[in-house]
Order: sequence, then structure tokens, then C-alpha cells
Amino acid sequence: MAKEISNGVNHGTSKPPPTPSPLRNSKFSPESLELPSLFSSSFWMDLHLLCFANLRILVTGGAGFIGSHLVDRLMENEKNEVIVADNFFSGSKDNLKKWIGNPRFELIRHDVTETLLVEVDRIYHLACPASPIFYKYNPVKTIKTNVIGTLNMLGLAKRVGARILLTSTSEVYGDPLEHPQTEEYWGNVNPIGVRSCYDEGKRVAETLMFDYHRQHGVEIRIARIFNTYGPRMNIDDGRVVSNFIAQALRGEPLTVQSPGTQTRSFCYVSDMVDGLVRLMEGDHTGPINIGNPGEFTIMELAQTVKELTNPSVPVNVVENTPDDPRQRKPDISKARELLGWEPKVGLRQGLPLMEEDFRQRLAIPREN
Ligand SMILES: NC(=O)c1ccc[n+]([C@@H]2O[C@H](COP(=O)([O-])OP(=O)(O)OC[C@H]3O[C@@H](n4cnc5c(N)ncnc54)[C@H](O)[C@@H]3O)[C@@H](O)[C@H]2O)c1
Ligand SMILES: O=c1ccn([C@@H]2O[C@H](COP(=O)(O)OP(=O)(O)O[C@H]3OC[C@@H](O)[C@H](O)[C@H]3O)[C@@H](O)[C@H]2O)c(=O)[nH]1
Repeated sequence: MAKEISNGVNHGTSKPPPTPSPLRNSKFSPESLELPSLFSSSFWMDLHLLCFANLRILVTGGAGFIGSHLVDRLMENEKNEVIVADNFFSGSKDNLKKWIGNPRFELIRHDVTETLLVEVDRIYHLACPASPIFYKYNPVKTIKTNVIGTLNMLGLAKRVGARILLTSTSEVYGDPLEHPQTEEYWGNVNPIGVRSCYDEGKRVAETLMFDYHRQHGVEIRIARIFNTYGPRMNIDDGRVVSNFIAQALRGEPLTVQSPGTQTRSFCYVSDMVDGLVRLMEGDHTGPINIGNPGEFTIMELAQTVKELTNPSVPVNVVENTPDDPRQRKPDISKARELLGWEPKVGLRQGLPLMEEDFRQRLAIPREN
């Protein structure tokens, strides 16, 4: 049973969660196999682990940037079966092309605001546009995705006894007044701003996760992801690292939104995927911050991309958008302690890997 509840602190509720759904593990449970009585149940449990220690895993949003890297990682284990459900709003089949046709892989065009009935053991629930440009494009749809989509996935988890992980966000801390941000910080979020469909949507999604956990015994995990970058990001995604690399490669000015002193902490995608899998398979509900604590101003990021990719491009300061958080840096003590996780790839190592991928997709070879 998960060890933490309610923002990492048990706020006075001594009532244990109700017994999980009787359907939990029904697929493989010794009881459901009508075993001959001469074999003990521990014998069958060992046999189960040897023969059936496979998992059927649903990844919502699996055609997106982080989701597709997560699918690669899960598919590496030949005992896993992976089902992706995605509406392709910001993701693409291209990201999954190497798995299409593999008998252990299924791709479903599905919008999580509609119910989904599949028998699975794990649900990685990523479906949600993540780039501010994409999530602000249709804010009502964004909040529906976060609220109704998460309700649907929790309903599924409850019904089939699956463990569910939500990819929440550092944006639940809003424009943070505490720095760095620990999981105990409740945040400083504008409830009626242009970012609220995403920030508040994810906050409600976290609430739903804990309510299903406390009320129905659903096994939950919550990751609070900080800015993540890497190969396969949508080239016109609109987020800062992809914008700067694409601009530098195209020889266009890098657009630093004013003032440029705002900070972010950038995590390379392979580190992120490692953290998500550790959280899912560990014993802790979270929420747990997963991110790289290395903190950079956006101007420093622009100068680094310019230096590494194209020293001749200018850096322009342009107008910003409302409610842009002024600082962001994760405290990852919990991830270190509870998951044995910390990031390995620094910004100066990760940027060239992403540049290489962008060069291939933009057909801009490196000049010797
Ligand atoms: N990348 C980051 O820096 C970051 C930071 C914090 C949190 N996150 C979270 O991680 C998750 C993945 O982010 P990403 O960077 O890979 O973004 P992404 O936009 O590349 O991927 C999101 C995926 O969800 C799909 N999707 C969107 N709405 C859907 C819906 N209604 N039904 C089904 N599919 C839908 C999209 O088509 C896409 O494939 C998101 O939940 C995001 O909020 C990401
Ligand atoms: O071209 C650009 C794009 C962005 N920026 C700035 O770069 C910073 C980061 O902006 P991004 O759009 O990449 O991402 P944000 O940090 O604002 O939001 C992200 O936070 C975490 C996740 O939940 C999401 O991936 C996304 O919402 C902001 O200060 C923004 O003003 C630029 O200076 N130039």
C-alpha cells in the first residue's frame, strides 16, 4: 500500500483507505485460476512471477514527446504489452512508428474525455497538451482533458484494479513565492488567468487522484514534472528549448520573452522517463517533483544555445505573455530519497543531442 497521502503529509486522517477493487489482479490471481489444492498458493505465486510477470500498460498521450520516449522504455521489456491512447492533438504517429506492427503494441485514436474500456495493470496518464501555445489554443478543451480525462482514467483504474500515474506539473506552484519548490508548497496560481486551464486543471487532476485513492483505494502515483526537453519535441511546439534550437538552426533571431531574467530548470527526457518508471514501480504515492535542479535564466539559455548551435544568430527581447512564472527550480530531495533518482544529463550535454535530432528533421546538416 502506498506510504504517503495528502501532499506528502497525512493531515490527521487515521482512516485506512477502503479495500481495493476485488477485480484487482483478477487476470493473474491464483484464486481465479481454479488451482488444484495440492499446490500451495505461494507455489502458484512463484509460478505466476516466473511465467506471467508481464504487465499490460496503458499510456495516454503516448504519441507525444515524453509519452513516446516512455513507450520506448516500456517496450524494451519484452514481457510488457503497451497500449497507447492518443487523440493526436499535439502528438504524432511518427513518434511511435518503430512500434507499429509489433504484436506487443497497440495504438488507439482516442480522446480521454470519452470513456475507455481496456484491461490493464498500469496507466501512465499523460494525455494533455503541455506547451502553453497548445494548451491556451482551446482552453475549455484543456480543462476538460485535465478534469474529465483524469476522471475517466481513474474510473478505469478503479474498475480494473490498475495502478495509475498522473503527470502533473511544476505549474501547480504557479508563480512561486517559495524557491526552490518543495512538494509541501501549495503554490501561487491565478485561478482566472490564461494559464489556469492548465495549472488549475492539473491541480484538480491531483485532487481527483487523491480522492479516488482515499475513497476507493485506487493505487495512485503523482509526478510533478519540471520543464523537460529532448529529441522528438514538436519543432513548432512553441516551448522555449525547441523554439531556440529551431531558430538557431534556421538562422533566425532567438526570441527571449521579456525580461529574460525569469528562470527555468531543464530536465533531459531520458532522465524524466527513468524518474517516471521508478515512481510508478515504487511504493510512494507522491506528489514527487521530477526535474533537474540546474537553474538558468532564459537569457542564459539563449546564450548557451547560440554558443553551441549558431554563434552568429542575434538574440532579440520580445514581449512576454501574461502570468509567466518568474522563477522555477525543483527541490528533488524526495525523488533522491524515495526513488533513488536524480538527473544525469546536464544542459550542455542534452542540448547537442536535441540539436542533432532537429537537424535531421529540418534537413539542416552540420557544416564541417
Ligand atoms: N514536457 C514538459 O516539460 C512537461 C512539464 C510538466 C508536465 N508535463 C506533462 O507531461 C505530459 C506530456 O507532456 P509532453 O511534453 O509530452 O506534451 P505533448 O504535447 O508532446 O504530449 C501530450 C500528448 O497528449 C495527447 N493529448 C492531448 N489531449 C488529449 C486528449 N484529450 N485525449 C487524448 N490524447 C490527448 C497529445 O496528442 C500528445 O500526444 C502532459 O501531461 C504534460 O502536462 C510535461
Ligand atoms: O520563444 C520563447 C518561448 C518561451 N520563452 C520563455 O521561456 C520560459 C519557458 O517557457 P515555455 O513555454 O517553454 O514553458 P513554461 O515553463 O512557461 O511552461 C511549461 O511548464 C511546465 C510544463 O507543464 C509545460 O511544459 C509548460 O507549460 C518562459 O519564461 C517563456 O516566457 C521565451 O523566452 N521564448
